[in-house]
Amino acid sequence: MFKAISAKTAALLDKELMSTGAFSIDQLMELAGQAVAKAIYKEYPPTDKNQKVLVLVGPGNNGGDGLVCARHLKVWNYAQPVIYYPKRPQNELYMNLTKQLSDMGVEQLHDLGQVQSLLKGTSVKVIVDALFGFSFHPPIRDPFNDLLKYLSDNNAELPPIVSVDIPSGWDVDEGPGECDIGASMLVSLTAPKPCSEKFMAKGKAHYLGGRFINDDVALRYGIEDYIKLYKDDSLIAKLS
Ligand SMILES: NC(=O)C1=CN([C@@H]2O[C@H](COP(=O)(O)OP(=O)(O)OC[C@H]3O[C@@H](n4cnc5c(N)ncnc54)[C@H](O)[C@@H]3O)[C@@H](O)[C@H]2O)[C@H](O)CC1
Ligand SMILES: [K+]
Repeated sequence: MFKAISAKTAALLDKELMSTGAFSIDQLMELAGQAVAKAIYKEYPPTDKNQKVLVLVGPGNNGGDGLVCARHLKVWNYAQPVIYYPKRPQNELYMNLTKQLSDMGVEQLHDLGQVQSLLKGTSVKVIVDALFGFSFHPPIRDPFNDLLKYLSDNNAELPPIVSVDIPSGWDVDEGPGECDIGASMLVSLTAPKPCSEKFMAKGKAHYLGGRFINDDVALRYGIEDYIKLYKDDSLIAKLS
């Protein structure tokens, strides 16, 4: 039987890790974002470091995972990350992650028109969807509705989309909603969310990442079988 943790349980687990678990958000985000970068490297091996990876960054921690992922891909010379980060909360962690990218010369786009122009060319190898994770609640609000609608309407012509934790626009527990960006790959963090069962039914690539919970926590949340899927020192496991 497919096992998942609901949006509510995922938020509880996150809270536990960062309170009684004594983790900081920076630590968890680093491992989560690095796992996403690893999964991209494995599923879409590098070909030309001058190609681009467009990272769409949302306003919460899912966006933070995207910023971390962009940094690792740049350090590994995988390709040239380009970020589109339309709503930037004044949060020290996100500001630091953005500064790290600026210092590496990572290009930033400022409006949807620039995103569309970039995607009209052939330079983008992969799009990373780090817009929303387990705290998304429909309906989609500005400034993300036009972006998600554009991705949904043009999916057939776009490079593969890799979604971080959930395909943005999908309800975390129910699946496809007003928009379906047609992601080609999903990286579930800690454990899959209920909507990923509908993603897997499409036969697309699905990875697990965010290898930071101990056996006791895994048992209590009923996700111990996922933890066993990581081989040796691997940071990701392929689920399908
Ligand atoms: N334990 C783990 O697995 C970890 C996962 N991480 C990642 O964190 C996200 C969850 O992060 P959170 O900050 O709670 O929320 P989101 O990023 O999903 O989004 C919140 C953000 O989005 C806005 N928002 C919500 N709904 C809408 C809407 N309909 N329209 C527009 N905007 C919306 C909301 O206002 C907030 O600003 C998880 O999925 C993982 O990716 C951590 O990095 C590490 C631990
Ligand atoms: K996402």
